[in-house]
Amino acid sequence: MTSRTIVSGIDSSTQSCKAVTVDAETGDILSTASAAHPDGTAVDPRHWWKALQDCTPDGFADSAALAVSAQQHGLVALGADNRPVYDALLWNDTRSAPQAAQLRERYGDPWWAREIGVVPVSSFTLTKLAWLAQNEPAVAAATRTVLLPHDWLTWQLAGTKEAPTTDRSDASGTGYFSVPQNSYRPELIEEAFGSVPQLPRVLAPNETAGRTPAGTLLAAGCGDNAGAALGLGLRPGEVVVSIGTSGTVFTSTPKPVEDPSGAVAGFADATGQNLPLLATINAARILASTARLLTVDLPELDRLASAGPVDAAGLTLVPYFDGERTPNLPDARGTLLGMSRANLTPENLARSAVLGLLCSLADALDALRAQGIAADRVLLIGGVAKSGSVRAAAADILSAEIQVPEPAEYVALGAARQAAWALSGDAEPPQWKRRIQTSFEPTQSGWAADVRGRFKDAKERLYGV
Ligand SMILES: Nc1ncnc2c1ncn2[C@@H]1O[C@H](COP(=O)(O)OP(=O)(O)O)[C@@H](O)[C@H]1O
Ligand SMILES: O=C(CO)[C@@H](O)[C@H](O)COP(=O)(O)O
Repeated sequence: MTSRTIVSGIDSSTQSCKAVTVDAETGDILSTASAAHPDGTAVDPRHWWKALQDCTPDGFADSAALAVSAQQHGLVALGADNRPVYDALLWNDTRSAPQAAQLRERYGDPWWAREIGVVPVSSFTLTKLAWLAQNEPAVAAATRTVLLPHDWLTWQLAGTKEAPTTDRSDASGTGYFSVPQNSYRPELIEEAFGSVPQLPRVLAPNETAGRTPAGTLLAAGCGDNAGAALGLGLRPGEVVVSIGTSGTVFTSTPKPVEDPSGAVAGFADATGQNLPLLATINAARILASTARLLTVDLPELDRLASAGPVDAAGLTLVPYFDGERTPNLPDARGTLLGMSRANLTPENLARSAVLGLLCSLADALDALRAQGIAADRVLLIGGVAKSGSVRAAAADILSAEIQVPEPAEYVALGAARQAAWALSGDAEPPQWKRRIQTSFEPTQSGWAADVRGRFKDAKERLYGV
């Protein structure tokens, strides 16, 4: 029997690190492991490195190649000794909202959308650099290198001997990389941070980033949503709704998307194309927080959410618990409306959390549709895609056919696919089969329109959006 080639993929996301080993020829997942990350919106990157090592104890001994995909935007600031000088401010940290507003005011949203591809919000790395310079000047002065989470982990895996690298998909989420021009814009860093630290070289999609000390080839790596697109083999025009720590709605387009409203981020993908994307700060944790309030576990929350009226009897949750990015309301908090003695039941509360989550994502999907993306069919992934109540309600609330791929760590699988691509030296990544587990069609009943109408009215009344 000819020995198969094994590749590894890492997803270092907000809440945990996931690692998969994969058959490089077929894309079959051979093993999956995970290790938790600390909670918080500012985290010492060394926790990510420990979690990665904890879920790969064999040190990739059997893998011919590996790649790291990770949460986007996080600011990893390194000193002259190449050690972190500050906890990494993550994508869901909103303290740099004032700096984002200053940067938008400085150039105007249409300029950002046209020249850079994204309009600054607190998630993006550039706004975090501006916050650091204004609020921690000594730390800013000690900063010599700025990396993203996937860059820093790839560099640790390479033994930090060679210069650090990144890829176009993750660079596109910084706010200082121009997607239309495919290059850094260092003058924006100079203006926001006061100096231009070392930045990682941007590798081509199938370029290698080096080798581990044991000789395993390292691919470029990518941002986590680009990793998911690679893992799914996303085709142009197909739309993904990913419900994990963040909620994301994205598609693949040949040309960059320019949205001066700032709602759609004109990111790049990990294949040389583009990945227009909207992200919400509040997603899986809406359900986890509601489960905690009801003192039940997630399976019981799922059961409760399916046991009562489909419309939660009018109970409406606007779930902006941690501030929100889509819409850009960094200081918002959650609000529950429509409570009565009759409808305030565990079933309706659980249902209102599911509906609030989906309505928030439906608003994002409508903003993507406004860019000319049809989005009649949606691929539903992420940890919450395992929820039966979310799956059953999604088709009506999102007004789309829902296809649920077989549950897998698609971000890590995408990283493994990139590793196999770099290993092959081919022009295109290997063709791995996508397996759909189930699908759901909209029921054409009117309940979802009423629920979305109540959600829109609540947002308008509470936040004027
Ligand atoms: N059956 C379920 N119902 C609701 N939420 C779930 C379920 N299974 C997992 N989750 C949630 O999915 C989240 C993890 O999803 P994942 O996509 O791995 O997140 P990340 O964005 O960190 O990669 C966890 O926060 C967990 O609460
Ligand atoms: O900010 C974004 C995308 O712009 C988020 O998607 C982060 O990349 C976090 O990803 P997860 O931890 O939810 O996978």
